[in-house]
Amino acid sequence: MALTIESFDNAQTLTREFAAKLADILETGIEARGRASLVVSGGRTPLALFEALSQKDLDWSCVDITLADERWVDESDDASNTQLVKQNLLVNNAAAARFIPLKSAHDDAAEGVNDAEAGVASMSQPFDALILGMGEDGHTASLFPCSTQINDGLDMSSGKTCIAVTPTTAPHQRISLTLPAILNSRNIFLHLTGEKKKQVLNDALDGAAEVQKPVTAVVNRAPVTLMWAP
Ligand SMILES: O=C(O)C(O)[C@@H](O)[C@H](O)[C@H](O)COP(=O)(O)O
Repeated sequence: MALTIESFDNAQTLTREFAAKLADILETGIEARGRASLVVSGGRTPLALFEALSQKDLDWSCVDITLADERWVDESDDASNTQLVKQNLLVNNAAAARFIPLKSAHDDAAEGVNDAEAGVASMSQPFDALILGMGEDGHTASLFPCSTQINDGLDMSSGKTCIAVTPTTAPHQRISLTLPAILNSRNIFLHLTGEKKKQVLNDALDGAAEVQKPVTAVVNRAPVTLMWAP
């Protein structure tokens, strides 16, 4: 396990330093390969980071952005991660970035998996940076321990980049990047705030089964940087 921990005194400092680090990574990717790719998570934690990152002065027209997971709701629904990204990240300078949604017009997430995979395949990979959140049940992206699809999501030989997930402890059908797709990243960040989440992570890393605490499946297999503040 290679977990690098970057702790900050407060959320404001974390936001500032994290946004600067991501901007550097994206610039490096653009310089090296012409385009850069960024995968972000939904939830409440990244809101301030999105706002700070959106103001960074870089060639956003060369940046592709997608989500680590999406709830299968219309973009007009407040639960939509696409809405969250469009309102908070794809603004200011970052409005020039290309957004690749995981959600499509299909009724069910399962029917949308092929379209989501095609979108992801259009991005430069390995992803330059991928940011994960974590729930207090140890889920990351939408790899929920409660779901019947968890083994498929963690299957390193599935050949799939996206999976439909129906959590029983959270609302909405989801679509999630799979574990192999998540790991196909140059820089993986876990973005957490608060003592509670740090404790959940520490407990999970203390030998929990990966299907019970899916965040550990990522940390067990790749270098991950934890960006944390109280
Ligand atoms: O629900 C989503 O869309 C996610 O991407 C999910 O994995 C999220 O990152 C965690 O549930 C943490 O959510 P909070 O930041 O709201 O605590």
